[in-house]
Amino acid sequence: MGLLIEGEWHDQWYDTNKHGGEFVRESAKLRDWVTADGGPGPQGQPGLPAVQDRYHLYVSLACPWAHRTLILRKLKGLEGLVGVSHTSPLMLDQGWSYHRDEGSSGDAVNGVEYHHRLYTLTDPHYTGRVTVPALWDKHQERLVNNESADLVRIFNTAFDGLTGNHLDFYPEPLREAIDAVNADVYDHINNGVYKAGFATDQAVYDKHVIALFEALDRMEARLAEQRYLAGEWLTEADIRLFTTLIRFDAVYHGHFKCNLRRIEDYPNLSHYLRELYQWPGVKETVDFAHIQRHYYYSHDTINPTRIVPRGPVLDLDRPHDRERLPGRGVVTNA
Ligand SMILES: N[C@@H](CCC(=O)N[C@@H](CS)C(=O)NCC(=O)O)C(=O)O
Repeated sequence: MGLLIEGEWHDQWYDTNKHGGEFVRESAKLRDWVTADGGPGPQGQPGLPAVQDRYHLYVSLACPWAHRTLILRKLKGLEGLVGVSHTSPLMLDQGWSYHRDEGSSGDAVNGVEYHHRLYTLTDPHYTGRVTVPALWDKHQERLVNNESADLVRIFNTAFDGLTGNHLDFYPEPLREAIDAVNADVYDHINNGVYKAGFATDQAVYDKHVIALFEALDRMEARLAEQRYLAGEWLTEADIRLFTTLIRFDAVYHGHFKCNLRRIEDYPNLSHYLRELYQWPGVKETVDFAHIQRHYYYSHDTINPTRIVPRGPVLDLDRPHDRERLPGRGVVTNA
């Protein structure tokens, strides 16, 4: 675990002392956009054209942020257009690696050994954290975006002309509702598990673990009334919550001490989790071996013995009851 400073790799853990025991996530820095015609992104970001086999996605199968992008890639039919390489689950003193003998696919495009090399190929003086997911442009030979929230939106629309897949996970009429629930889920759940798990101060941990379960309780109540987070349609808001829920009982409950309750203890969240897991294409993106090995082995400040637990035994294929609420699938823009 480390970061780049002026293009040099420094092996250091998150500095929670600077923030009174708090883990503070750094914002992603590479934010170019891909659009159908290469025009600018939705906030005027520099745009690059959506072209077959030009972009390559670098992920970890363990990472919840990368997982969002893998699900969109799958559900938007981009597997033949955007290649993917995955890291080893172990994130050690050189950060993420592409060592095949440790479970990586290897880097199919650049053949690098360590993920941080992709960042210094992009900018020899790069300063910042070296994260997955990240999208590589084979034409310009650089990373163009390393923010999963952006990549989800890019995959949602940019390649539609090439794939003919017009499923819309961020439909215009639902954007306000999606943005509002995303903000709550991001702060208190997606990032909330990390804020609790990486805290190095009891009061900081207490604060974040309580806020996390209050947010889960809010989602539980919402899902009692409606099938999906934004109503009757499945949207990116659901994908973004799913990647944290699927890791929860297996990792966050034990390793990050998010243990007031399990997802299994929530009637609505647990059935909702199973519906999404069983959604065609989704379970193929879930790799529990990578998930458990990554967290328990890589975070040796939290788990110094690096013992990876055998449980819990989860049966996510058993039936769910979500048909009791009206659901309309995913919006399609014809
Ligand atoms: N904002 C980023 C965060 C991605 C992120 O933090 N990924 C983790 C893996 S789950 C990572 O690569 N961490 C390495 C580090 O922070 O040094 C996104 O959503 O894309």
